[in-house]
Amino acid sequence: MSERIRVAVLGAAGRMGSTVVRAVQEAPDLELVATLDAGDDVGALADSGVQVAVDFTVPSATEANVLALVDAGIHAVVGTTGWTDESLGRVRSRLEARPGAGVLIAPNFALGAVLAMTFASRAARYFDSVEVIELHHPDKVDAPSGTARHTAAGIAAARAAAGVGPSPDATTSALDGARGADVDGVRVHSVRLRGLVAHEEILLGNPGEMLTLRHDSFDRVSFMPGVLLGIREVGARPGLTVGLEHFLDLG
Ligand SMILES: NC(=O)C1=CN([C@@H]2O[C@H](COP(=O)(O)OP(=O)(O)OC[C@H]3O[C@@H](n4cnc5c(N)ncnc54)[C@H](O)[C@@H]3O)[C@@H](O)[C@H]2O)C=CC1
Ligand SMILES: O=C(O)C1=N[C@H](C(=O)O)C[C@H](O)C1
Repeated sequence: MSERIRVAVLGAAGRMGSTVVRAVQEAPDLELVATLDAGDDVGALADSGVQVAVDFTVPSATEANVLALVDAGIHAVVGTTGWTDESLGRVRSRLEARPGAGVLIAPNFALGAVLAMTFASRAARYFDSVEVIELHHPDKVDAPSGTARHTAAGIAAARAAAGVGPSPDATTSALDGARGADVDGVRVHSVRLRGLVAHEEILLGNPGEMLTLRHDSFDRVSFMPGVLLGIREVGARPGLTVGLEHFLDLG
């Protein structure tokens, strides 16, 4: 067998990080060499021989982690949400000094969620109306979810490219928040409910019909095949990639 990929996990004590630790330990081609959580120094990984680091931390920490990993010449697979065009731009700039380094930032590693987002952007041009509902556990700190933002951005881009206008909406009077958040012109509604893990519905409406695309993650193991794919592939894809769909052959 060829040499195992040496992996570090950041946020290893968290819900996702601890699940990633188990998945890496169980993968015969991967070797878990470091686990970090809040207070640990990412820069210390520079001389550890770590080849790929996985980040499932918090939106306020992930950019600094990724910049430190790039500086250390370590490829990064990032699931943490909260990225903006500006923070992504800073990662791109930092990568210019490290042309061989790969960074994958994916708002959702569940294959079904990636497919739902892809189908939604393909369908969006054929419907008058589209809205997104995301539903999560109440311990989540950010809203809307990174997945819903990515979904809405993809839908908006597809509709703009096809010359489709905004969804019709006659609302002239509403309580704050009643119509959800506006993400690139697409309404996104966030539910937080004990018992849930991670769920999303994309509603597409036309006169007399509705198409509903729904994805449910019932368990965090649903994200692991995508995370493992990212770990195995990121070293061969230098630069910044946003979205796991770019690592899949979706035609
Ligand atoms: N892309 C995807 O498929 C998924 C993404 N997520 C995202 O992953 C992130 C983490 O989610 P959870 O695991 O549920 O959160 P969590 O709160 O259970 O875990 C976060 C962990 O990061 C640690 N941490 C905080 N600051 C840190 C730092 N500077 N360095 C290292 N560790 C630090 C915390 O102590 C905690 O153990 C969130 O942004 C969430 O939205 C969650 C599920 C799937
Ligand atoms: O916090 C979570 O749990 C999740 N976060 C990601 C997001 O914000 O989209 C991915 C998934 O929805 C679970």
